[in-house]
Amino acid sequence: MTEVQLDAWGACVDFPIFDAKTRSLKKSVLGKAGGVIGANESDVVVVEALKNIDLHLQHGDRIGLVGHNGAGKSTLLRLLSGIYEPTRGACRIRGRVAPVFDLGVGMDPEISGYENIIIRGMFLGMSRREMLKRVDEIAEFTELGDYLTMPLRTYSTGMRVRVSLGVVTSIDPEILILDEGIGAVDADFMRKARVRLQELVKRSGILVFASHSNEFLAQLCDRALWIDRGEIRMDGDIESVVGAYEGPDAARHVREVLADVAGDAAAGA
Ligand SMILES: Nc1ncnc2c1ncn2[C@@H]1O[C@H](COP(=O)(O)OP(=O)(O)OP(=O)(O)O)[C@@H](O)[C@H]1O
Repeated sequence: MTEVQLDAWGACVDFPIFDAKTRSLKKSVLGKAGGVIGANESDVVVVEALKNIDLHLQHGDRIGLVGHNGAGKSTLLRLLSGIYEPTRGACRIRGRVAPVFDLGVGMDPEISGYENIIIRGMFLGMSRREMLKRVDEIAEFTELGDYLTMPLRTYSTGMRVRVSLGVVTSIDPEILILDEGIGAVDADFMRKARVRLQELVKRSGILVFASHSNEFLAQLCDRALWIDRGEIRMDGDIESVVGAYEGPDAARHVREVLADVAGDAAAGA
């Protein structure tokens, strides 16, 4: 079995902004949201989206990321997926990454739902043969019936999300990188999808998940990182991190969700 590991050593990600207006930036105040704005050695304005990230994840780790808008969560997910190279420091990815940022990516409006299922699965690292084995089960999950023979452009947004979620939750990823935004489907379907998401997470080697939903975080992760202005401000169990970031009410909510999850697991055992 291949070793599944994600490592970052002092990793930084800067975005140079060549058309920024430096004079107005000098006058700007440091807001609550967004990364730190600075300048590099060539005096070009840069957003320091990530600073000195040290992170070492191995098989079985399920990490949630919390933090304000612009704190650096999505940038960290992209760094850990190999989409961004660190500007300084280093990052090493061992294992097959399935990055799920945008459920619509990798879908073609001109081909059928069935064909999209195969292609989207291949985009996430599965082989055509593996996807052919799964296609009937995914089709059943979507409840879209004969619509799956129609071109995707004839689908509503929620219908597309059903196809994407069906595929995403059918794969066997070694490293699953999940951004939130898995909304847009009706409540009944989301309940069904949640069970599949939990099963997906169970068979993934490593999960890194960014979300503003504490409920989702508590259901899928057992550890959290608070990202603040591009740095890891806190690393610990979900309840402590959410408590420090959002206060005691949010921590209590996490505790209730964790108790529900434990109850469900005991009932299913
Ligand atoms: N392509 C880019 N070019 C320039 N700046 C960027 C780019 N992507 C992100 N940033 C900046 O990097 C910082 C971190 O952004 P990021 O998207 O990682 O935040 P986030 O924590 O995911 O936020 P949110 O919760 O709002 O999704 C922000 O200040 C943002 O403006």
